[in-house]
Amino acid sequence: MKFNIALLAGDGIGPEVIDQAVKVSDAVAKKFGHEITWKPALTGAAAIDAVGDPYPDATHEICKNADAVLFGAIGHPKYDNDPSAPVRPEQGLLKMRKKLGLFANVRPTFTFPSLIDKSPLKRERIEGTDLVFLRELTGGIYFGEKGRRDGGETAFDNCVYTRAEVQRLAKKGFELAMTRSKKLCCVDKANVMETSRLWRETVQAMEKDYPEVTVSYEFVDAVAMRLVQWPNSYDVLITENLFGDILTDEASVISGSMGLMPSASMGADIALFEPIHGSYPQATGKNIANPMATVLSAAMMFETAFNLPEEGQAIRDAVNKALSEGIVTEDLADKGKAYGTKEVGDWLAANI
Ligand SMILES: NC(=O)c1ccc[n+]([C@@H]2O[C@H](COP(=O)([O-])OP(=O)(O)OC[C@H]3O[C@@H](n4cnc5c(N)ncnc54)[C@H](O)[C@@H]3O)[C@@H](O)[C@H]2O)c1
Ligand SMILES: CC(C)[C@H](C(=O)O)[C@@H](O)C(=O)O
Ligand SMILES: [Mg+2]
Repeated sequence: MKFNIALLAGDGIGPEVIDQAVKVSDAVAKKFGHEITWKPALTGAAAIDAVGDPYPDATHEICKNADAVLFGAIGHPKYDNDPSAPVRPEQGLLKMRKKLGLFANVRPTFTFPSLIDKSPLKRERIEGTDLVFLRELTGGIYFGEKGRRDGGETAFDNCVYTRAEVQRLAKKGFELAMTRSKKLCCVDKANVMETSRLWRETVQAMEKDYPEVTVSYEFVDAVAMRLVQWPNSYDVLITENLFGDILTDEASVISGSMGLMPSASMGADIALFEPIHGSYPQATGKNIANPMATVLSAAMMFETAFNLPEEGQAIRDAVNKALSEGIVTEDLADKGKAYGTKEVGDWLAANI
């Protein structure tokens, strides 16, 4: 098969981890007889520097016309440390998600047998964890009206959801639960927030369409606790944008590193694959960032966007082998035994 893939490397460690995912994807394509054409495009601070827009129209055209998008990370300290900057890299990410209609962000959390003892959490608590967050990605507080009043002394961010937005995300959650252990957790803050009450009421009304799925409704603060206490009690979790952002970074501790966490952002027409981590500015250019989150995002791309599970599995097998043989970057390595970003990528490509 032939694929056109939009390649948005972004900022910081983005280009370094993307290079490894490209190498590994090319090795998979070679092994299975596919042809990939990569279409690089600007995003983030790199795009602001080049053309003044973190998600330029030219990039959007490339994404819209691609079979899938592979995304690195955006963000730069010069913006993080200047809250008043009018144009910010993160606006590009949000604009891209909105314009491409990427409403469902699938963020799996699983443990790797060889890493169980790397987690600060006890083995018996995390062993067997295999859960998936479905994070709503184009609504909520990220996209509601925001601003200042009282001469700048008061700031506000509105959280807005429509029933239709909740329904389409929840539908994906129910469908995913049906393919797994038929357990769905709706994470909300319905004891306080009106948007959460709409979420709860909407999901409750959908239960009758999925009689085999057992649904639990839990408050986000309690989930934040139980997620590290008994993560293996969860299976599919659906949640709004901001709660999903926070809980999935927390969940990375279960796997062992942020550098391992992939995701798929699904829309009606196109899907984008991105690690959940950011541009990790402290590591930029040092060849120390873990490329596995991006490599595993490429595995999700083969499986989800191209419906090629064997190709995805070939990547997963290489990653598992690297982890068990200690071919890992410093976030997972024993002292003095770290490999570089590029060396891990080379090893994975050679072991496809
Ligand atoms: N999707 C995205 O592009 C995205 C996501 C989160 C943050 N950001 C942006 O990234 C910048 C930095 O934000 P931050 O420091 O809060 O988050 P970050 O995810 O970049 O880094 C947080 C910590 O996670 C660890 N980490 C992240 N990626 C890793 C990797 N590949 N290998 C090993 N360890 C890794 C490091 O310990 C790092 O200090 C900001 O500008 C932020 O806005 C972008
Ligand atoms: C950079 C930021 C806008 C983004 C988010 O909050 O969605 C990031 O944290 C993520 O998880 O992809
Ligand atoms: Mg985040």
